[in-house]
Amino acid sequence: MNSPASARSGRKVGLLFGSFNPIHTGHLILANFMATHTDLEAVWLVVSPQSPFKVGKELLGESERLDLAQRAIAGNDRLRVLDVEFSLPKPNYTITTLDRLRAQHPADQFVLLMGGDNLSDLHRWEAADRIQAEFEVYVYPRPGYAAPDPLPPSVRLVEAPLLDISATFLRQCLRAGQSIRYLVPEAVEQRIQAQGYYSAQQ
Ligand SMILES: Nc1ncnc2c1ncn2[C@@H]1O[C@H](COP(=O)(O)OP(=O)(O)OP(=O)(O)O)[C@@H](O)[C@H]1O
Ligand SMILES: O=C(O)c1ccc[n+]([C@@H]2O[C@H](COP(=O)([O-])O)[C@@H](O)[C@H]2O)c1
Repeated sequence: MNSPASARSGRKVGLLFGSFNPIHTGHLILANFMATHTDLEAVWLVVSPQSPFKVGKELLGESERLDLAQRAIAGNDRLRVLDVEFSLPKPNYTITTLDRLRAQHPADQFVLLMGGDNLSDLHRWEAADRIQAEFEVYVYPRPGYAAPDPLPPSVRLVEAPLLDISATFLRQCLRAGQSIRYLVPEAVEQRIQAQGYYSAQQ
């Protein structure tokens, strides 16, 4: 039987799950804000090789997405990038990863970070009831998505500053040969340009 979150004594760590195809400044602002303006000690970015909701969608290779994410957070000791899902079955169901992380870090308390857009879809996730019963969720508003009222008991609303960009928009820019300067960290932009990732020629 899993002990409730409140019985764990270790660090309180936020988990930001994503395809990170590619990682961008929106992800980084959010992750850093959560790691520095809430009771979380750190935020771990979990790179998903294959989101169940993005099967068949255009995806850069998982190792390349992981590498870009690592370059993006370099030097920030509150953030970490995890490849824990690389060795788990695909598509990547978050509950499977949460069980694995809890087994690997039994003292730590994990909190899911998600945008209001993902929260409104959470009922469609594998074992959604168990996720909400066993984990706290910190939700931040996304444009166009209203928080449920009342909030479920395990959900806390965090008014994080947001940058209204998406990986979809970045991929469109790159395909069109348009600049992505400042929308991703410089090291990420340089790597993407050097490798020709997401370009029309690739
Ligand atoms: N600009 C942003 N600000 C804050 N959170 C974001 C932003 N963009 C995405 N997220 C959140 O980050 C997590 C991972 O997102 P994901 O990797 O799917 O990025 P995305 O930009 O939404 O990608 P895509 O456009 O390809 O769907 C999700 O919880 C998503 O809600
Ligand atoms: O567990 C699920 O059923 C589930 C369903 C949809 C999405 N997720 C996870 O949520 C994260 C963001 O998904 P997406 O599709 O917005 O990139 C990613 O890590 C997915 O693996 C998880």
